Amino acid sequence: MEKQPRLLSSQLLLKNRVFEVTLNRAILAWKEITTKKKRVSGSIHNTFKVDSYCVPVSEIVAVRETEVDSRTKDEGRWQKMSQESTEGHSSYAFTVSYVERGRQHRWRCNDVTFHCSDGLLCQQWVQSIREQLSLLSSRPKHLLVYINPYGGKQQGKLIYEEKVAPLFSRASISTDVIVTEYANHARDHLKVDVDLKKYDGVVCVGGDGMFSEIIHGLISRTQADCGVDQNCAEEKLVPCTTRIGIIPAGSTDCICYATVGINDPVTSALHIIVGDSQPLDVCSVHHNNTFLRYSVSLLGYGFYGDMLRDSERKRWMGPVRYDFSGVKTFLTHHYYEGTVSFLPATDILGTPRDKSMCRAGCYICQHNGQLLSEDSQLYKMEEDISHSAAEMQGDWQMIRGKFLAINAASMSCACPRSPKGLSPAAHLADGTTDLILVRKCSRINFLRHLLRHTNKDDQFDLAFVEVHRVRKFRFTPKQCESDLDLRQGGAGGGKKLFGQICRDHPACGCTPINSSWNCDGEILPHAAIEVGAHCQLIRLFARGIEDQPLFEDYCTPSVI
Ligand SMILES: Nc1ncnc2c1ncn2[C@@H]1O[C@H](COP(=O)(O)OP(=O)(O)OP(=O)(O)O)[C@@H](O)[C@H]1O
Ligand SMILES: CCCCCCCCCCCCC/C=C/[C@@H](O)[C@H](CO)NC(C)=O
Ligand SMILES: [Ca+2]
Repeated sequence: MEKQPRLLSSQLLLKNRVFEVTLNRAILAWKEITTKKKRVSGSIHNTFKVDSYCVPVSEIVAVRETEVDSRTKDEGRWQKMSQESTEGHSSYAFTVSYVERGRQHRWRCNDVTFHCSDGLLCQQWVQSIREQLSLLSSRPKHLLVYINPYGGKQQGKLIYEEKVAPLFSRASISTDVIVTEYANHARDHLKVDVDLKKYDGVVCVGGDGMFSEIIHGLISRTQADCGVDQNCAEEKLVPCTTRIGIIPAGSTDCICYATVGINDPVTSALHIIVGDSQPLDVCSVHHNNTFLRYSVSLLGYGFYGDMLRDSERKRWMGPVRYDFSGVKTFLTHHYYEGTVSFLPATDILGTPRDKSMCRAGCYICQHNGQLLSEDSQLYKMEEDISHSAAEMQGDWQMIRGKFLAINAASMSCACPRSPKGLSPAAHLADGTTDLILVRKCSRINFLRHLLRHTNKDDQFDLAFVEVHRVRKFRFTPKQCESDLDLRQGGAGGGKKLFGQICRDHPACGCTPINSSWNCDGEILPHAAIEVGAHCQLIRLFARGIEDQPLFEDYCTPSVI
């Protein structure tokens, strides 16, 4: 690594011990050198013990001058600090707040206070650190915050006020806060009313449903501003530039968990403050060439659709509604007939059966994202192309059958209930979704599959389960299949895939013959859908899940 020139270096006091403190553009470091006498074979030698720590400047939250009292309180008595340690050092100090890593991807804001020999030196330190922080251009300064007061355990407002707002204010981030008054308030506000240029990002305090509102507002707004018709399934969507932060306050909080590694408001607030950026794939869902919804986590038909429909009636229970409805849905053991056709993602790195997972700085996401953006440059040069080259080159595949579950996971969908997720090797930003087909099987076999979401065993290593990494897929319930045969003449055929029968037939999506699609926790009104993955359409204030350091390295500032 290139060595950075020193900007400042001084001897400062920290907890009554003298440290050599240095600052360069990348790192704030402090080390204590203590001399100890040690007897070696009769003679006395000096040995040096070095305690040294460092914090990347990019993980400093703030710096401030600190009021110091030369007397410290100890067991009710005011005691004078020892003459040796305070001499000339007691009155001037500054405090650096920085990110400290804990277990399981948890971040905390920790403080370290350095005492200086004079006021000028103290000011010089504060100013130098602030200058370095001001060079970090990816940090947000002004944020728009939406709070859903009814998500999860209805703690959104409290979580924001007690845990997040104080951190934002310490980091000098100003905010406009809106507590939503009704469902879709945030979505509609973002779609039309907000001057997005005023903000460096939008913060969502709530669960996956609230996050879904935010992305619908932002994506629709961006497409409208750029003249892109969302109803056309073949349109290339324009990426949103406004980053989104998620403060988890919902029931599943799967998007937060799968992009940060933990559902913890303080950790998420710190990722926002340091200005992280994580691109995310988004699937668009259409029915009969009409736009229905976007999805970033799970699109689930059968088990997850039925479970969601049942759980919506139990919202009063809070997050445990999913456990009740999960067991009930498992016991009903409904299967659904239909046809799944899909376009496999053939030209990319990675498969859904990989042992390695998407992690911070993921090479596969970078590589595949790059591949897609190069492809799209090529497509633009050929004027009369209406389908993507991948679709034209690729071979659609078709599977007709009876399914207990059809799940499309655009990310791992890891959450506290399933820490490795529905598709553990899925990528956040590779432009694909993992299509998981669980065919009709016995209850006990389905239970084996479900339980493998919660333990180390491979949920795909079962005869009745298959998984495909795809760019697009379509599902046609059995009632609409005659329509499919009539129009299609093949799996990848006609554009009017879900025609007359589907639109007008009351059986489609309306009777218990069909399940419903669970789209990131919202029920879709149609069973017949067409889905396409859009690579890196949005960005979060996150960095993906970091690789866990060894236990000894847990205490940041890191010990050098
Ligand atoms: N003020 C409000 N009143 C009623 N509903 C709201 C309000 N604000 C937002 N909503 C809706 O509440 C629904 C659920 O919110 P949210 O996603 O925050 O919590 P959750 O469903 O408990 O969590 P998860 O989605 O993680 O399972 C969302 O679909 C959102 O549209
Ligand atoms: C009978 C035993 C059942 C055990 C089931 C364990 C598996 C749980 C896995 C949950 C994965 C949830 C994926 C995330 C989906 C979210 O989009 C959505 C909205 O928050 N949440 C749900 C629960 O649908
Ligand atoms: Ca993906």
